[in-house]
Amino acid sequence: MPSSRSPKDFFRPLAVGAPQPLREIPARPSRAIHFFDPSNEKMAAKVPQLVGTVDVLLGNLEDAVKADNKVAAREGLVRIASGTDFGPTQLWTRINALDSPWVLDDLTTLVPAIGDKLDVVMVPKVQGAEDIAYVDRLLAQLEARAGLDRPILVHAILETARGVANVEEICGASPRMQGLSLGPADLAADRRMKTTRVGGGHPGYLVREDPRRTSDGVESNDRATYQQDLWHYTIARMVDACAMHGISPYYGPFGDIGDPVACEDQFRNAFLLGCVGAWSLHPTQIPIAHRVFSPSVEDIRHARRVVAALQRDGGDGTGAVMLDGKMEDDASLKQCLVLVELAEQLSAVDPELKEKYAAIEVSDG
Ligand SMILES: CC(=O)SCCNC(=O)CCNC(=O)[C@H](O)C(C)(C)COP(=O)(O)OP(=O)(O)OC[C@H]1O[C@@H](n2cnc3c(N)ncnc32)[C@H](O)[C@@H]1OP(=O)(O)O
Ligand SMILES: CC(=O)C(=O)O
Ligand SMILES: [Mg+2]
Repeated sequence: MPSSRSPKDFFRPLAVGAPQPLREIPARPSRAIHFFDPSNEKMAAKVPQLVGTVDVLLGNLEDAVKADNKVAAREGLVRIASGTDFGPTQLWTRINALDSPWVLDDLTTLVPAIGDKLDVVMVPKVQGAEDIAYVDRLLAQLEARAGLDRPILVHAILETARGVANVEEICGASPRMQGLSLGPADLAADRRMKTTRVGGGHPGYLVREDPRRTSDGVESNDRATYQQDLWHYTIARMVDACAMHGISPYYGPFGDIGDPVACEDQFRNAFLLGCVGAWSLHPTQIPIAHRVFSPSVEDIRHARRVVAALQRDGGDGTGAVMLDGKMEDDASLKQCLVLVELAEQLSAVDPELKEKYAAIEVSDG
């Protein structure tokens, strides 16, 4: 609960006539947040055919859209959203930064025009709870004026040192908070990190094996090195802050479109640490994110076996059992339920996965 609002006011609408804030953020699958530039005609033309193939389509208005194209991007998004039936696919937008000359027009144009279709507004370069409070109040006023009946949710990008320092208060700043994404490019610049890539690792960030001495006492130069994950600390902080506030963490962009293997590895690290999805900048990254952020058939089989073992013969999930030589108990049951519940959510939107998960046979023992 943020300190700036008393608990009794936290779930009150911030404008007369605005929709009631949600008490719980719905866990809708969002394995890939696919970015498109609505001012780019070729990309925009691809949007209708992407509907149903990706969990989230995001009309980007901020960085990567030329300054001269900001108005065209905003108008393009209104046109695309108005003319497209998004079916099961969510529609998000990334607005311009709060100190930019474009953001006010972004919000005052988009909410009245397509607020009924927008699920989430992504806010870049969020520094603290005050940034979320500003967007929160403005959205409430615009929703009230537009007569919307459900609140538009807010997603913050973690891409400044101050934002990372304030990550817990950002997550708890509003009942609209849906999630956080890592912004590795701006964050690296703001921290004065010496990297030049958009996400991913760096070959210089490594640990080296200790020197080994051969039997005649000579030191071997053959020492293995292991590249480390530059983003581990930030993602871990983000995951904890999100879990504490019941919202979702996401890995952000992986800029090396031509390296799908490293992209998949980076996404998988984030998945294993607790993230629910990542950004896709190019159509080739959508299947990578969908694959990584969907638990494998093997993991679901194992998870269901653990659940079955602990609930066998009317068991209530407490106590300990042995399965394949390993101890399973109340805590491992909870871990397995995370995967089982995720499989159920994904089955509701992905018929192929539904079939795969449904075909899993769980053997006894
Ligand atoms: C740090 C950050 O803020 S990250 C977030 C901001 N960045 C972005 O949003 C970048 C989004 N992506 C892009 O701009 C582009 O994908 C680029 C610039 C990276 C590469 O674009 P291109 O050089 O055109 O890629 P490529 O030639 O492989 O594209 C193949 C086709 O896919 C289309 N395409 C490329 N990216 C996308 C996309 N994100 N969505 C839809 N279609 C796309 C191209 O228009 C092209 O269409 P065509 O076959 O009709 O000619
Ligand atoms: C994601 C983003 O905006 C960044 O890395 O800067
Ligand atoms: Mg950025």
